[in-house]
Amino acid sequence: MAEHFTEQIVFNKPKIELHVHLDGALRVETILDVAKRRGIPLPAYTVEDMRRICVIHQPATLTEFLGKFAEYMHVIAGDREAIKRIAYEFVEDKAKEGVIYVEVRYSPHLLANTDVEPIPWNQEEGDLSPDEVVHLVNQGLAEGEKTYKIKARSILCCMRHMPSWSMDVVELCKKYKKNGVVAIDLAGDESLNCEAFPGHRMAYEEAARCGIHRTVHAGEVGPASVVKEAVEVLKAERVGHGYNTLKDQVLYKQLLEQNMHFEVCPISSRLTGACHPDFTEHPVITKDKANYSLNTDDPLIFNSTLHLDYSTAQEYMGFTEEEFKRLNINSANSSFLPEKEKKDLVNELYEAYGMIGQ
Ligand SMILES: O=c1[nH]cnc2c1ncn2[C@H]1C[C@H](O)[C@@H](CO)O1
Repeated sequence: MAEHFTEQIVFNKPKIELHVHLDGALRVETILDVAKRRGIPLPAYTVEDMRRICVIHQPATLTEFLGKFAEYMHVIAGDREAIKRIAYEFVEDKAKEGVIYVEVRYSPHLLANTDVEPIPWNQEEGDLSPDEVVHLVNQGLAEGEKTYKIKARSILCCMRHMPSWSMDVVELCKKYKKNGVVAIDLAGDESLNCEAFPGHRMAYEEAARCGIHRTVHAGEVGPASVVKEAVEVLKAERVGHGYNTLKDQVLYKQLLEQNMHFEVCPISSRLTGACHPDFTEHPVITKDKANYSLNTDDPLIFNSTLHLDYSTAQEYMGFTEEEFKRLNINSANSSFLPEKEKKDLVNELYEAYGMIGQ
Protein backbone atom coordinates (compact mmCIF):
# COMPACT_ATOMS: atom_id res chain seq x y z
CA MET A 1 0.00 0.00 0.00
CA ALA A 2 1.00 3.60 -0.49
CA GLU A 3 3.48 4.47 2.28
CA HIS A 4 2.23 3.66 5.77
CA PHE A 5 -1.47 4.05 5.04
CA THR A 6 -3.35 0.87 5.66
CA GLU A 7 -6.29 -0.32 3.72
CA GLN A 8 -9.42 -1.33 5.55
CA ILE A 9 -12.83 -2.03 4.17
CA VAL A 10 -14.78 0.78 5.82
CA PHE A 11 -17.68 0.95 3.39
CA ASN A 12 -18.58 -2.53 2.28
CA LYS A 13 -21.54 -1.48 0.16
CA PRO A 14 -22.12 -0.89 -3.56
CA LYS A 15 -20.00 1.96 -4.86
CA ILE A 16 -19.70 4.14 -7.96
CA GLU A 17 -16.35 5.14 -9.46
CA LEU A 18 -16.20 7.93 -12.04
CA HIS A 19 -12.51 8.81 -12.36
CA VAL A 20 -10.06 6.01 -13.04
CA HIS A 21 -7.58 5.63 -15.91
CA LEU A 22 -7.52 2.24 -17.60
CA ASP A 23 -3.81 2.60 -18.35
CA GLY A 24 -3.17 3.56 -14.72
CA ALA A 25 -5.08 0.54 -13.41
CA LEU A 26 -3.21 -2.42 -14.94
CA ARG A 27 -2.08 -5.45 -13.02
CA VAL A 28 1.70 -5.75 -12.74
CA GLU A 29 1.30 -9.47 -13.41
CA THR A 30 -0.30 -8.67 -16.76
CA ILE A 31 2.50 -6.31 -17.77
CA LEU A 32 5.06 -9.06 -17.03
CA ASP A 33 3.00 -11.68 -18.82
CA VAL A 34 2.46 -9.63 -21.97
CA ALA A 35 6.09 -8.51 -22.08
CA LYS A 36 7.18 -12.15 -21.92
CA ARG A 37 4.79 -13.19 -24.69
CA ARG A 38 5.89 -10.31 -26.91
CA GLY A 39 9.59 -10.64 -26.06
CA ILE A 40 9.72 -7.04 -24.82
CA PRO A 41 12.53 -6.27 -22.36
CA LEU A 42 11.53 -4.73 -19.02
CA PRO A 43 13.52 -2.97 -16.31
CA ALA A 44 12.51 -5.80 -13.90
CA TYR A 45 11.16 -9.34 -14.11
CA THR A 46 9.47 -10.05 -10.80
CA VAL A 47 6.15 -8.64 -9.64
CA GLU A 48 7.76 -7.00 -6.60
CA ASP A 49 10.57 -5.36 -8.57
CA MET A 50 8.33 -4.23 -11.40
CA ARG A 51 5.80 -2.85 -8.92
CA ARG A 52 8.55 -0.87 -7.21
CA ILE A 53 9.39 0.71 -10.57
CA CYS A 54 5.80 1.57 -11.48
CA VAL A 55 4.72 2.90 -8.10
CA ILE A 56 5.13 6.41 -6.68
CA HIS A 57 6.11 5.99 -3.06
CA GLN A 58 6.47 9.57 -1.84
CA PRO A 59 4.60 12.74 -2.78
CA ALA A 60 6.05 13.88 -6.11
CA THR A 61 4.91 16.19 -8.91
CA LEU A 62 2.29 15.56 -11.58
CA THR A 63 5.05 15.63 -14.21
CA GLU A 64 7.10 12.99 -12.35
CA PHE A 65 4.00 10.88 -11.85
CA LEU A 66 3.08 11.01 -15.56
CA GLY A 67 6.62 9.79 -16.34
CA LYS A 68 5.71 6.43 -14.73
CA PHE A 69 3.49 5.48 -17.68
CA ALA A 70 6.60 5.26 -19.87
CA GLU A 71 7.83 2.31 -17.75
CA TYR A 72 5.17 -0.02 -19.12
CA MET A 73 2.88 1.47 -21.77
CA HIS A 74 5.07 0.17 -24.63
CA VAL A 75 4.27 -3.36 -23.44
CA ILE A 76 0.51 -3.01 -23.84
CA ALA A 77 0.23 -0.48 -26.68
CA GLY A 78 -0.21 -1.92 -30.15
CA ASP A 79 -1.23 -5.39 -28.90
CA ARG A 80 -4.83 -6.42 -29.50
CA GLU A 81 -4.93 -9.27 -27.01
CA ALA A 82 -3.36 -7.18 -24.25
CA ILE A 83 -5.74 -4.27 -24.71
CA LYS A 84 -8.81 -6.44 -24.55
CA ARG A 85 -7.35 -8.27 -21.56
CA ILE A 86 -6.63 -5.16 -19.49
CA ALA A 87 -10.19 -3.94 -20.04
CA TYR A 88 -11.62 -7.30 -18.96
CA GLU A 89 -9.35 -7.57 -15.90
CA PHE A 90 -10.20 -4.01 -14.95
CA VAL A 91 -13.87 -4.92 -14.64
CA GLU A 92 -12.98 -7.93 -12.51
CA ASP A 93 -10.86 -5.78 -10.17
CA LYS A 94 -13.61 -3.19 -9.79
CA ALA A 95 -16.27 -5.83 -9.13
CA LYS A 96 -14.07 -7.20 -6.33
CA GLU A 97 -13.96 -3.73 -4.76
CA GLY A 98 -17.74 -3.58 -4.65
CA VAL A 99 -18.08 -1.13 -7.53
CA ILE A 100 -21.39 -1.58 -9.35
CA TYR A 101 -20.91 1.17 -11.91
CA VAL A 102 -17.61 2.50 -13.24
CA GLU A 103 -16.61 5.02 -15.88
CA VAL A 104 -13.09 4.19 -17.00
CA ARG A 105 -11.02 6.57 -19.13
CA TYR A 106 -8.03 6.27 -21.44
CA SER A 107 -6.43 7.82 -24.51
CA PRO A 108 -7.05 5.60 -27.58
CA HIS A 109 -4.05 7.25 -29.25
CA LEU A 110 -1.66 6.23 -26.47
CA LEU A 111 -2.54 2.55 -27.04
CA ALA A 112 -2.32 2.64 -30.85
CA ASN A 113 0.56 2.22 -33.27
CA THR A 114 -0.91 3.50 -36.51
CA ASP A 115 -3.06 6.52 -37.47
CA VAL A 116 -1.42 8.39 -34.63
CA GLU A 117 1.22 11.08 -34.99
CA PRO A 118 3.70 10.76 -33.38
CA ILE A 119 3.50 7.02 -32.67
CA PRO A 120 3.73 6.84 -28.87
CA TRP A 121 6.23 5.03 -26.65
CA ASN A 122 8.86 4.63 -29.41
CA GLN A 123 6.84 1.86 -31.00
CA GLU A 124 7.47 0.77 -34.56
CA GLU A 125 4.52 1.56 -36.83
CA GLY A 126 1.98 -1.29 -36.78
CA ASP A 127 -1.66 -1.73 -37.78
CA LEU A 128 -3.60 -0.93 -34.60
CA SER A 129 -5.44 2.38 -34.92
CA PRO A 130 -7.05 4.46 -32.14
CA ASP A 131 -10.41 3.44 -33.61
CA GLU A 132 -9.67 -0.26 -33.20
CA VAL A 133 -8.31 0.35 -29.70
CA VAL A 134 -11.73 1.70 -28.69
CA HIS A 135 -13.40 -1.32 -30.26
CA LEU A 136 -11.13 -3.71 -28.31
CA VAL A 137 -11.60 -1.91 -25.00
CA ASN A 138 -15.37 -1.98 -25.55
CA GLN A 139 -15.19 -5.73 -26.12
CA GLY A 140 -13.11 -6.33 -23.00
CA LEU A 141 -15.41 -4.19 -20.87
CA ALA A 142 -18.54 -5.82 -22.27
CA GLU A 143 -17.20 -9.32 -21.57
CA GLY A 144 -16.19 -8.22 -18.08
CA GLU A 145 -19.67 -6.81 -17.49
CA LYS A 146 -21.23 -10.12 -18.46
CA THR A 147 -18.99 -12.18 -16.20
CA TYR A 148 -18.92 -9.90 -13.17
CA LYS A 149 -22.43 -8.46 -13.40
CA ILE A 150 -21.45 -4.82 -13.01
CA LYS A 151 -21.79 -1.91 -15.41
CA ALA A 152 -18.72 -0.37 -17.08
CA ARG A 153 -18.70 2.59 -19.45
CA SER A 154 -15.76 4.49 -20.91
CA ILE A 155 -14.56 8.05 -21.37
CA LEU A 156 -12.08 8.90 -24.13
CA CYS A 157 -9.24 11.26 -23.22
CA CYS A 158 -7.76 14.09 -25.20
CA MET A 159 -4.23 14.84 -24.01
CA ARG A 160 -3.20 18.40 -23.05
CA HIS A 161 0.09 18.18 -24.98
CA MET A 162 -1.52 16.71 -28.14
CA PRO A 163 -4.27 19.08 -29.36
CA SER A 164 -3.94 17.58 -32.85
CA TRP A 165 -5.54 14.33 -31.57
CA SER A 166 -8.60 15.94 -30.01
CA MET A 167 -10.88 16.11 -33.04
CA ASP A 168 -10.23 12.38 -33.60
CA VAL A 169 -11.18 11.74 -29.99
CA VAL A 170 -14.54 13.46 -30.29
CA GLU A 171 -15.24 11.61 -33.54
CA LEU A 172 -14.55 8.32 -31.73
CA CYS A 173 -16.90 9.40 -28.92
CA LYS A 174 -19.60 9.99 -31.53
CA LYS A 175 -18.94 6.73 -33.36
CA TYR A 176 -19.00 4.57 -30.22
CA LYS A 177 -21.72 6.42 -28.32
CA LYS A 178 -24.02 3.41 -28.59
CA ASN A 179 -21.20 1.05 -27.62
CA GLY A 180 -20.33 2.13 -24.13
CA VAL A 181 -18.43 5.39 -24.68
CA VAL A 182 -20.17 8.03 -22.59
CA ALA A 183 -17.95 11.12 -22.58
CA ILE A 184 -14.83 13.04 -23.54
CA ASP A 185 -12.06 14.09 -21.13
CA LEU A 186 -8.95 16.25 -21.28
CA ALA A 187 -6.07 14.68 -19.33
CA GLY A 188 -2.31 15.17 -19.09
CA ASP A 189 -0.04 17.79 -17.64
CA GLU A 190 -1.98 20.96 -16.90
CA SER A 191 1.09 22.34 -15.14
CA LEU A 192 2.77 22.57 -18.57
CA ASN A 193 -0.25 23.59 -20.63
CA CYS A 194 -2.57 25.73 -18.57
CA GLU A 195 -4.73 27.11 -21.33
CA ALA A 196 -6.57 24.64 -23.56
CA PHE A 197 -5.30 24.83 -27.16
CA PRO A 198 -7.70 25.59 -30.04
CA GLY A 199 -7.67 21.86 -30.98
CA HIS A 200 -9.14 20.99 -27.58
CA ARG A 201 -11.61 23.85 -27.70
CA MET A 202 -12.90 22.78 -31.11
CA ALA A 203 -13.27 19.19 -29.98
CA TYR A 204 -15.24 20.22 -26.90
CA GLU A 205 -17.46 22.51 -28.98
CA GLU A 206 -18.22 19.59 -31.25
CA ALA A 207 -18.86 17.36 -28.22
CA ALA A 208 -21.35 19.86 -26.79
CA ARG A 209 -23.01 20.23 -30.19
CA CYS A 210 -23.46 16.44 -30.49
CA GLY A 211 -24.59 15.77 -26.94
CA ILE A 212 -21.35 14.06 -25.89
CA HIS A 213 -20.82 14.45 -22.14
CA ARG A 214 -17.76 16.39 -21.01
CA THR A 215 -15.34 16.23 -18.11
CA VAL A 216 -11.94 17.96 -17.85
CA HIS A 217 -8.90 17.45 -15.60
CA ALA A 218 -8.61 20.93 -14.12
CA GLY A 219 -7.34 22.54 -10.95
CA GLU A 220 -5.49 19.37 -9.99
CA VAL A 221 -2.13 21.14 -9.97
CA GLY A 222 -3.10 24.03 -12.24
CA PRO A 223 -4.71 27.21 -10.91
CA ALA A 224 -8.44 27.87 -10.46
CA SER A 225 -8.42 29.65 -13.83
CA VAL A 226 -8.06 26.23 -15.51
CA VAL A 227 -11.28 25.14 -13.79
CA LYS A 228 -12.99 28.35 -14.88
CA GLU A 229 -11.91 27.72 -18.47
CA ALA A 230 -13.03 24.08 -18.27
CA VAL A 231 -16.49 25.08 -17.16
CA GLU A 232 -17.01 28.27 -19.15
CA VAL A 233 -15.16 27.54 -22.40
CA LEU A 234 -15.05 23.75 -22.63
CA LYS A 235 -18.51 23.43 -21.06
CA ALA A 236 -17.37 20.71 -18.69
CA GLU A 237 -20.23 19.03 -16.81
CA ARG A 238 -17.82 17.55 -14.26
CA VAL A 239 -14.37 18.57 -13.08
CA GLY A 240 -11.55 16.03 -12.73
CA HIS A 241 -9.92 16.74 -9.33
CA GLY A 242 -10.58 20.51 -9.17
CA TYR A 243 -8.87 21.02 -5.79
CA ASN A 244 -7.56 24.48 -6.65
CA THR A 245 -11.09 25.71 -7.29
CA LEU A 246 -11.10 26.53 -3.58
CA LYS A 247 -8.45 29.17 -4.16
CA ASP A 248 -11.07 31.20 -6.04
CA GLN A 249 -13.95 31.37 -3.60
CA VAL A 250 -16.21 33.23 -6.03
CA LEU A 251 -15.80 30.45 -8.59
CA TYR A 252 -16.15 27.76 -5.92
CA LYS A 253 -19.41 29.21 -4.63
CA GLN A 254 -20.71 29.53 -8.17
CA LEU A 255 -19.89 25.86 -8.87
CA LEU A 256 -21.48 24.77 -5.59
CA GLU A 257 -24.64 26.60 -6.62
CA GLN A 258 -24.56 24.87 -10.00
CA ASN A 259 -24.14 21.53 -8.21
CA MET A 260 -20.97 20.91 -10.25
CA HIS A 261 -19.56 17.44 -9.70
CA PHE A 262 -15.91 17.14 -8.57
CA GLU A 263 -14.14 13.85 -9.25
CA VAL A 264 -11.98 13.69 -6.12
CA CYS A 265 -9.06 11.25 -5.80
CA PRO A 266 -7.58 11.48 -2.28
CA ILE A 267 -4.59 9.11 -2.51
CA SER A 268 -3.72 10.39 -5.97
CA SER A 269 -3.86 14.02 -4.89
CA ARG A 270 -1.29 13.42 -2.20
CA LEU A 271 1.17 11.47 -4.33
CA THR A 272 1.01 13.79 -7.36
CA GLY A 273 1.69 16.73 -5.06
CA ALA A 274 -1.68 18.23 -5.99
CA CYS A 275 -2.69 18.58 -2.33
CA HIS A 276 -1.08 19.02 1.06
CA PRO A 277 0.48 15.69 2.13
CA ASP A 278 -1.37 15.90 5.43
CA PHE A 279 -4.80 14.48 4.61
CA THR A 280 -6.42 16.49 7.38
CA GLU A 281 -5.64 19.57 5.24
CA HIS A 282 -7.19 18.09 2.11
CA PRO A 283 -9.65 20.43 0.41
CA VAL A 284 -12.35 17.79 0.14
CA ILE A 285 -15.39 19.70 0.79
CA THR A 286 -17.57 17.54 2.98
CA LYS A 287 -18.70 20.41 5.12
CA ASP A 288 -20.00 22.28 2.08
CA LYS A 289 -22.22 19.39 1.01
CA ALA A 290 -20.53 19.57 -2.36
CA ASN A 291 -21.28 17.10 -5.13
CA TYR A 292 -18.25 14.84 -5.53
CA SER A 293 -17.13 11.25 -5.97
CA LEU A 294 -14.23 9.33 -4.41
CA ASN A 295 -11.95 7.66 -6.94
CA THR A 296 -8.64 5.84 -7.31
CA ASP A 297 -7.40 7.62 -10.49
CA ASP A 298 -4.37 5.35 -11.15
CA PRO A 299 -4.31 2.47 -8.66
CA LEU A 300 -1.30 0.78 -10.28
CA ILE A 301 0.93 3.83 -9.86
CA PHE A 302 -0.38 4.71 -6.39
CA ASN A 303 -0.32 1.05 -5.31
CA SER A 304 -3.83 1.64 -4.02
CA THR A 305 -7.38 0.37 -4.11
CA LEU A 306 -10.72 2.10 -3.79
CA HIS A 307 -10.90 0.71 -0.25
CA LEU A 308 -7.73 2.64 0.58
CA ASP A 309 -9.26 5.90 -0.65
CA TYR A 310 -12.33 5.25 1.48
CA SER A 311 -10.42 4.22 4.58
CA THR A 312 -8.15 7.25 4.25
CA ALA A 313 -11.19 9.49 3.90
CA GLN A 314 -12.65 7.98 7.04
CA GLU A 315 -9.51 8.01 9.12
CA TYR A 316 -8.04 11.39 8.19
CA MET A 317 -10.90 13.42 6.78
CA GLY A 318 -13.71 12.48 9.11
CA PHE A 319 -15.92 10.75 6.58
CA THR A 320 -18.92 8.92 8.00
CA GLU A 321 -21.08 6.11 6.66
CA GLU A 322 -23.74 8.73 5.87
CA GLU A 323 -21.27 10.79 3.85
CA PHE A 324 -20.17 7.68 1.91
CA LYS A 325 -23.79 6.99 1.03
CA ARG A 326 -24.45 10.61 0.10
CA LEU A 327 -21.39 10.89 -2.15
CA ASN A 328 -22.19 7.63 -3.95
CA ILE A 329 -25.74 8.76 -4.63
CA ASN A 330 -24.35 12.06 -5.93
CA SER A 331 -21.90 10.10 -8.07
CA ALA A 332 -24.69 8.01 -9.58
CA ASN A 333 -26.69 11.18 -10.26
CA SER A 334 -23.62 12.77 -11.88
CA SER A 335 -22.78 9.74 -14.00
CA PHE A 336 -22.90 10.07 -17.77
CA LEU A 337 -25.49 7.33 -18.18
CA PRO A 338 -28.73 8.03 -20.06
CA GLU A 339 -31.45 9.36 -17.71
CA LYS A 340 -33.39 6.10 -17.34
CA GLU A 341 -30.29 4.03 -16.54
CA LYS A 342 -29.13 6.73 -14.14
CA LYS A 343 -32.42 6.63 -12.30
CA ASP A 344 -32.21 2.84 -12.02
CA LEU A 345 -28.67 3.11 -10.68
CA VAL A 346 -29.68 5.66 -8.06
CA ASN A 347 -32.57 3.44 -7.00
CA GLU A 348 -30.25 0.46 -6.75
CA LEU A 349 -28.12 2.43 -4.30
CA TYR A 350 -31.11 3.61 -2.28
CA GLU A 351 -32.16 0.01 -1.94
CA ALA A 352 -28.69 -1.26 -1.04
CA TYR A 353 -28.29 1.52 1.54
CA GLY A 354 -31.68 0.87 3.11
CA MET A 355 -32.92 4.31 2.08
CA ILE A 356 -36.01 3.33 0.14
CA GLY A 357 -38.77 5.91 0.42
CA GLN A 358 -36.47 8.69 1.69
O1 LIG B 1 -4.13 12.45 -12.44
C1 LIG B 1 -3.92 12.63 -13.65
N1 LIG B 1 -3.85 13.89 -14.15
C2 LIG B 1 -3.64 14.15 -15.46
N2 LIG B 1 -3.45 13.19 -16.36
C3 LIG B 1 -3.48 11.91 -15.93
C4 LIG B 1 -3.73 11.58 -14.59
N3 LIG B 1 -3.70 10.23 -14.48
C5 LIG B 1 -3.46 9.74 -15.71
N4 LIG B 1 -3.30 10.75 -16.59
C6 LIG B 1 -2.98 10.67 -18.01
C7 LIG B 1 -1.94 9.61 -18.31
C8 LIG B 1 -2.67 8.59 -19.09
O2 LIG B 1 -1.87 7.96 -20.06
C9 LIG B 1 -3.77 9.39 -19.74
C10 LIG B 1 -4.95 8.61 -20.27
O3 LIG B 1 -5.46 7.73 -19.34
O4 LIG B 1 -4.14 10.30 -18.72
